[in-house]
Amino acid sequence: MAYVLGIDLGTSSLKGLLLDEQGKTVSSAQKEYPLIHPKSGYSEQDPGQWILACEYVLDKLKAEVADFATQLEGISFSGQMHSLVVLDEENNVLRNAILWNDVRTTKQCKAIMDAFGEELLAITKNIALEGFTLPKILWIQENEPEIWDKVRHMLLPKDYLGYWMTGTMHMDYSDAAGTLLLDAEKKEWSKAVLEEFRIPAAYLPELIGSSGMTGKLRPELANRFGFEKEVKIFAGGADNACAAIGAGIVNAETGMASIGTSGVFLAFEDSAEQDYQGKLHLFNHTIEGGYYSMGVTLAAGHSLNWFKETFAPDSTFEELLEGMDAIKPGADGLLFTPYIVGERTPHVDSKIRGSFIGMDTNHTIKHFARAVLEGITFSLKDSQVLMEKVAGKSFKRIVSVGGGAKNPDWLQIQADVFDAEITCLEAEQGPGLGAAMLAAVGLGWFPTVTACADVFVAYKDVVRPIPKNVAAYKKIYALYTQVYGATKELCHELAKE
Ligand SMILES: Nc1ncnc2c1ncn2[C@@H]1O[C@H](COP(=O)(O)OP(=O)(O)O)[C@@H](O)[C@H]1O
Ligand SMILES: O=C(CO)[C@@H](O)[C@H](O)COP(=O)(O)O
Repeated sequence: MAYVLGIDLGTSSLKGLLLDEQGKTVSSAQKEYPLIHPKSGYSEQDPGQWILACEYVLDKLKAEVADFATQLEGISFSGQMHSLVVLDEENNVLRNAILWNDVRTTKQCKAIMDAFGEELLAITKNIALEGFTLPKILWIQENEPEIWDKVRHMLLPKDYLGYWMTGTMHMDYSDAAGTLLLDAEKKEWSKAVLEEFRIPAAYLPELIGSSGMTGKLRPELANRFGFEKEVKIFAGGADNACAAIGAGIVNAETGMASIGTSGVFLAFEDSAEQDYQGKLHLFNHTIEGGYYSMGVTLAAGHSLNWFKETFAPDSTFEELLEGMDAIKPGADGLLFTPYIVGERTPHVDSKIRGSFIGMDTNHTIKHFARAVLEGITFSLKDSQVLMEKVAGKSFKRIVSVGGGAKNPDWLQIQADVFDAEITCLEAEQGPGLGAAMLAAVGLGWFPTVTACADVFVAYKDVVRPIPKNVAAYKKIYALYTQVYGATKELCHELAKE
């Protein structure tokens, strides 16, 4: 039986998901790596760590699956979006990658919008936000001119891994869309944007479809891992686009809630015509001609991680979240906003910070944990509401993916807050599954991503909304939406201290 490998280069770890031709999981492996925060609001990673993690995952799969080295035919990627990797003329990494959740570029975003805002929105379908790649490029131009002078190539994380595997540099349209350098409808690097911001087109890689082949595994690596057949490498896609195909979101009827380090509420779009005026992101999909819209909570799983590491460092997630169902919706009057690293949707604000509102002497750590789960979910609800209001969408069913889908009580909270049926994937890893699907399509196992989804995507457990909880959350969500306005000035003042 032939295999495909989907590699998800996430923010907290690199995960490999090995599937057979029927889309059945053969094995999986994972390796964590650290985030580097040199200053408040800065978030970086060493690209060398991604390579080490990938080597670890390949070694582990080889050790665990007897015919891995003889049966693997193709590899593709799902990658954290927007994060900038810069290389010199010898293709060496010049500095740590500046990540999607780094918010140092508020000044550059303002300058971009003042000079070029409307045209940028018309060309790229998005406005300048701190997380996107273009402001990071401008930040390097302004603050590290000695680095900028040496830059000759710019890649996104999964494309750097692809370069390591093949020796060729490519970027697929779904990830290119998150750079703010792509003309979304023409599917080419925008000359107007590049000229406006003095970015040489030669620094950018060749654009390619997500299931396009970028090369073969380099002979040194094939020998190192003992692969006997030629292993073909396919471009892959942005992690949220991959999660969407892995979740079977290949048409407009179903939404996706992804809770990884970030949180994403996502919907399929047939065209780039839906005008969200930059309030939501609109990106090219991994499916030929398709698009998707989404809103992003910067610290979704990251908020829960922070809470666990700070207040219950010796507990596992399972221990911390045990007994959540014993606490009523609303955590007995405790509200949490997950703005601990600033926010993106619906409040573009790098200086806002999180809060717990309504602390009471009777609250225990379990109330706080429930409030964190609820606050993260409310924040994703904000994007759902935008899609419903602006585009008239209505979601009866939502596929929940990412680490947040592991906890049954959180799935019930999602069903009740979104007021929709929640379902999860058999495969657990949405982005890795999507990446493996792109390799399967690239290898010609299926004619289209949709045909592959019919075979590879399987769901488990439907969680239905409970009417009395839905009613309770309607009231609490209305209060939640007021916390941003009520705490904004305070947070901005505190940020000056
Ligand atoms: N058992 C669990 N229950 C609830 N949440 C979990 C659990 N395990 C992990 N998580 C959450 O999932 C997040 C990681 O999700 P993942 O999809 O792996 O992220 P990424 O792709 O960003 O690396 C963690 O930050 C954590 O908050
Ligand atoms: O910035 C975005 C999307 O615009 C993030 O969703 C990143 O793509 C990182 O994803 P995770 O590692 O949290 O899955």
